Amino acid sequence: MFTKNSLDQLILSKRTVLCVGLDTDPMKIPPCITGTLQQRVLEFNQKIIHATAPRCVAFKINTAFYEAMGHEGWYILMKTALYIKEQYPSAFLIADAKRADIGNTSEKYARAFLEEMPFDAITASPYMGIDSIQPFFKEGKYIILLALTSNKGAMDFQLQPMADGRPLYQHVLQKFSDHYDEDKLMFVAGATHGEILKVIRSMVPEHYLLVPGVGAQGGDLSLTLQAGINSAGAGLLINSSREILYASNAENFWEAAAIVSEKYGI
Ligand SMILES: O=C(O)c1cc(=O)[nH]c(=O)n1[C@@H]1O[C@H](COP(=O)(O)O)[C@@H](O)[C@H]1O
Repeated sequence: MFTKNSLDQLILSKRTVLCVGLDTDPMKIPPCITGTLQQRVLEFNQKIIHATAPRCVAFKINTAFYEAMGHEGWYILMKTALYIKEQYPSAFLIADAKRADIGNTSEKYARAFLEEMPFDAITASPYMGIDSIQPFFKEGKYIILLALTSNKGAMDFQLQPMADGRPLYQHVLQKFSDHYDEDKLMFVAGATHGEILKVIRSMVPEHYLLVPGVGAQGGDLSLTLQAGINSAGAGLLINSSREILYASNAENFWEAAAIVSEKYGI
């Protein structure tokens, strides 16, 4: 079970804010790994996890990559999550599923990822409102809400001003942080919006920020660290997926992954 304080302690003791994104694409697994789909993906994931675990505080499994593998994908997802929990129980484990629906449906999503599967947190979209998020608040679990995403489409709605002149993402930050404290809720804030991260940090000084968009998407790491670290010297999980997973195609690919992971030390 994680709280803001225990996450702060984890980051300060490991001296890193890295969240390794396990967005595993079978087409990109190095050719030295052979076997069935299950064998290849599991071996690849285990080698990446083993190499990066000493250099990160969290793993984020993007469920889309596993759902795209068909029925075997759910088995591989579960096996990967269990492997992390068994081998590295101190790591914070995120299901990047981006869910949320009417209450009874959200309840099923919450059960799937936070009870049937051993995730500590799930990503969710705020669009359907507070009641769609409520079922995810299980004892000791985090919900990570999309506030300002890293993609260009953040301009389409999230950055658009509302009637009071403030952009939509600020309403999301305010409404949800008023309802849920920093031991239950985090926000996603992309690293691709430069100085806006400072505005987000000032609006939610206590809540954790999950920041994707560095590495393959080109966000500025030093600006992200400067803007996102909280008063305790933590408060931030910076996700990197492709940059780490596919750092090398060689037989010792996991060594290259470990080297890239070092960038996220604090
Ligand atoms: O919720 C997320 O994790 C997320 C939100 C966002 O705004 N942007 C974003 O890239 N992500 C996820 O973060 C990961 C980024 O992957 P890389 O660009 O390969 O580091 C992917 O799993 C994305 O789905």
